[in-house]
Amino acid sequence: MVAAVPSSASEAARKIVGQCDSVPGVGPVKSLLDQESFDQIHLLSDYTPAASNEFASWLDRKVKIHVVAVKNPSDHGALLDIVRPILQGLRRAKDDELAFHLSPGTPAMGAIWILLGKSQFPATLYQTYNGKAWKTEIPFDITTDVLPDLLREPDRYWQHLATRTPQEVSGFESIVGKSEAIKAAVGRAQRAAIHDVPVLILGESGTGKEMFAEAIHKASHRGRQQIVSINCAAISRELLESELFGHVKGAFTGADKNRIGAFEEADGGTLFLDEIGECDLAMQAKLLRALQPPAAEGPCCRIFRPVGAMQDKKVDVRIIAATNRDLTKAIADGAFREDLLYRLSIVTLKLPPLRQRPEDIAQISKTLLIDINVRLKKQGGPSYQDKSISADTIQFMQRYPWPGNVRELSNALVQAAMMADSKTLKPQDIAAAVAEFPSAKNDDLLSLPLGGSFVLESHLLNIQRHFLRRAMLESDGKVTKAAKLLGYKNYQTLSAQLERLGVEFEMQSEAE
Ligand SMILES: Nc1ncnc2c1ncn2[C@@H]1O[C@H](COP(=O)(O)OP(=O)(O)OP(=O)(O)O)[C@@H](O)[C@H]1O
Repeated sequence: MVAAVPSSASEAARKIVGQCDSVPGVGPVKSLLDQESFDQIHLLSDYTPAASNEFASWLDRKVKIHVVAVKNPSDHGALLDIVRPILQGLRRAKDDELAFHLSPGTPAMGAIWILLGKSQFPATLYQTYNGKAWKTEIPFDITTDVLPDLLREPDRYWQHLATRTPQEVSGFESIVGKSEAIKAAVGRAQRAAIHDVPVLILGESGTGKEMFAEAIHKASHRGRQQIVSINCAAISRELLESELFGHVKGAFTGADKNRIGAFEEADGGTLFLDEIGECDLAMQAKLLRALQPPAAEGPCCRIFRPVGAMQDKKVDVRIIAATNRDLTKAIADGAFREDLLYRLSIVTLKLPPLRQRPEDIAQISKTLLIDINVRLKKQGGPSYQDKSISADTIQFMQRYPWPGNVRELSNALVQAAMMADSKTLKPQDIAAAVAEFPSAKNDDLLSLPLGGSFVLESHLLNIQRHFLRRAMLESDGKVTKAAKLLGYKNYQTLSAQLERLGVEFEMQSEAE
């Protein structure tokens, strides 16, 4: 239990308690202890240690009372900092219920108890008056009644956050970019970070979903605990259940000892479920069970059963999930459960593809190149010359659509830095690098295995797309020149093909 002693200064504990009640008597804390019993009590006090201890021993000698020193009992932030670790410790150590006493202490203390008791640390709330104590009901649920609306509605605070670059936001420093789109994403992510609710990150491959998940974790109050990542697509269906929930010895062939899973490993911290859209329906049902906290528990209470175990386990884990799949379509196709999406997406964050924020390309490329130079120098020794990027190369890169987003940009820079002859990377170095990616290699294109998902017509369309992109790159975005390179009679034929095949490319004026 966490209780608060009155904050007004006084010399004698007994006198203070008497003063604080509405009628002379034993005071709110003692009133409660006379009627209810608790395993342990945490008593917040701004008295001197001697006065606090005297007060504690007068209250009750049978129960363990921890006196917690508070400097300013009206400072909401300081109070939160003090009580959160205590509550986390209590909850981890025991399954018992928490209780908060609302009557003693300052209005700030009362506000903190109600907020925490109704969200992260579900608790029984007590009040006392005229020497009587009772459990008080406050019929609202912050996580389901208030939070979703609060997070959906843009407010002034959010708009303020959305004006800052990632470098200015604590926890998000490793994310590079200064476009409006990235600032808005960081603002929203930071806002999500401070609430202890599930976040679903959507975005094409390579847009930085994992980076954002890590930043949200770092910026949250769980930041000092672990973030555990599981890629749901990379692990076989059979193993995923055991990876997530653990297993007991003998649960299946090869299970020669008990093993804890990612949920348990992430206890107190965050579990990042990457590529959640790839989980099969059986696994989704199991996840759904773990993601439904019982009504009396906080939003991060997870109950699950390790494979082969006879009993459930309970942990405190925040979930961040990510996918590049269109989950609405997957639901319509019967491949994804709507109730699971609802659980995962209390907050959703959609990351913009790189082609929608070309203004970030210069900063991202320069930052990536610093690391690439260090890495290649280590590998290649003194013979490697540090590379830089010229302004016309940046302009060229801003016109390329980067279907693989920042990951493709990073791969292209590594390849260009390794292969380029001069110290400054030229447009043709980047063009050669992107044209050389494995999917574009002639050998791969011609030796693709037949059968399975192979359809000749769609394969030929991909080959066409590849050559259209290459021509646009080699002609610097000029359609007439690109049309000539492809053997088309005029640029209109090329424009029509680009549109038909959905190849996005920023065209340049022919005069340049
Ligand atoms: N804004 C950014 N600033 C710096 N690096 C970035 C940024 N966005 C992505 N990256 C880099 O791009 C690569 C891909 O990022 P990440 O793995 O987070 O993407 P993802 O969306 O999770 O990809 P996937 O869907 O394929 O798993 C990483 O190396 C990451 O460091």
